[in-house]
Amino acid sequence: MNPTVVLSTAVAVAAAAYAFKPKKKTELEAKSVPIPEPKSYLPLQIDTVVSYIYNLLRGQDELEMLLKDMKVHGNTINFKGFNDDFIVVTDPSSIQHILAKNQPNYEKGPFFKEIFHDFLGSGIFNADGDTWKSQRQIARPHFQTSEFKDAALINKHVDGLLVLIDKHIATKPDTPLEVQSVFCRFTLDEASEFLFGATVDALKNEQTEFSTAFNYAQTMTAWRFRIPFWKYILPRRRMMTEIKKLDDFVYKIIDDARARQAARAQEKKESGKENEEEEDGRRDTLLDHFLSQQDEDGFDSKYLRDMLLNFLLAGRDTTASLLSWTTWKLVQHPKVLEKLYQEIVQVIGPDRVPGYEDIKKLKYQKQVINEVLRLCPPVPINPRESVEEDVLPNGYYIPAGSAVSYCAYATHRLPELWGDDALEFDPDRWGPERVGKIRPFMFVPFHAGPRICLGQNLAYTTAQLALTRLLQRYDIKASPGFEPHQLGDIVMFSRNGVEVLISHKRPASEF
Ligand code: HEM
Repeated sequence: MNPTVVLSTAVAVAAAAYAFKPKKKTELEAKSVPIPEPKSYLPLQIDTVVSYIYNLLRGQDELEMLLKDMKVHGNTINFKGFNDDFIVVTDPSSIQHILAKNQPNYEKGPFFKEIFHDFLGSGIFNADGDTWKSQRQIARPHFQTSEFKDAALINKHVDGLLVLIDKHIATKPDTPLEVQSVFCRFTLDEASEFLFGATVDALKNEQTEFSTAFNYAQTMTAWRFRIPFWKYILPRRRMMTEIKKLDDFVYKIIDDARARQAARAQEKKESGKENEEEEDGRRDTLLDHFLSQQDEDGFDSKYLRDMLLNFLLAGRDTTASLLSWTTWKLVQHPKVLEKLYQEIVQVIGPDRVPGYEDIKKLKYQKQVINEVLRLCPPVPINPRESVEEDVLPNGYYIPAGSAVSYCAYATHRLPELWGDDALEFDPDRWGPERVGKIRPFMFVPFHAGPRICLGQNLAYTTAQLALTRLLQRYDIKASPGFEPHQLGDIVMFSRNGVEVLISHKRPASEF
């Protein structure tokens, strides 16, 4: 007999025997309820895995596929694949359990870390335990200082955004503008200056080497999540070439910051002011902050590289996604857009550049942003890995070593939490009369518990400043026939961007 046939038959029989071998239940498992699983007909759930990948390749949205499955199986599902557990939870008490009450049991874990390792190394986003804790402790004060309350840095990049849009109106007045890519360029410039003090200048140059490499690394990382055995299927050489470009850029910034710091220390020594506080009014970046916190061993450059790229990833696309979906929701809801514009005119005026204190007074704008974060959470689904076996508050059993994700996209749409109008865009649900009904862990766009987003306040400030100035200056309308197609990636973008018609409210000379 053909040896290939013999070998394949043997592998198939062994796989089937493994798949069907009864496993002894643990005591905890015996006492708890198994999580519902979509039915599979082949060993190792091969049919489920193949149909999932097939649907993805046909352009179906994973998040909407999940909502369909939830209608059949309920709000907690175990998508088995090759006998591994891929559990998705959506009820607030399970989310609270995973992110807060029993948080140490739900780590990023080896599965997540291996996927992200090439790109993010051991940075905060990709670390557990002490490695995570020390980075968070060092970074936290930087996000609590007045750094971003000084709106000048953000406003400087909003200026760049307005220049780009003005140019579009001047050169292609009746052509829709694809704003998602423009917002990505804006947030890349802003975040890079905030984090390392050097802007990538993405608003001025559509394709910088850095932004192209960053986009590639991020897209390929997202595919690693989807493709089983990605290590053997997805190309790694190009990935490493692009990552090398990121490294070259970031290592140069680190070297410059070290040199700057050494020069300042020398200057102080020479002037006899070694123990005096900095009084030169310059803005410290996150990188300066890390360099000033180091002990005598110092941080090596790889540690700092990982830290910077992690913060850039955490901050750039999330805020761009929020701004893009906000623009889309506003053009779909002209009455909300008009109400928001009137608030801006009353509180700030038709053309005054707002500061941090001004935008805190824009209550309706905050409601609009929260409603966008509810229906279009930039991080729609977020995976963890269980260390030990566990039982969720609803009685469902979690095996040790399972992938356990909470899905903000689904939780934010549950009618039992948000009412029969859960799918409707209605910023008034955040108004004083109704906001009391929103309970903790029902609204989790920024995560929750010990790993809650460090950049939440920076994100609101950036989005509010940008939105205020955009609406002061431009009329924005839906582009006829355009429909965005959402993409359930690491960050939820629209696969075909967000196109709108945009024109000046008044002649540009009047601004
Ligand atoms: C609308 C904008 C944003 C959203 C929706 C958002 C959402 C999130 C979410 C869901 C997480 C949890 C990720 C995980 O643990 O897997 C997170 C973590 C984090 N975010 Fe944000 N984020 C936003 C903006 C920012 C910005 C602007 C920064 C800073 C530049 C930032 C910095 C971080 C950091 C450092 C973490 C990791 C925290 C930790 O693990 O301890 N985020 N964010």
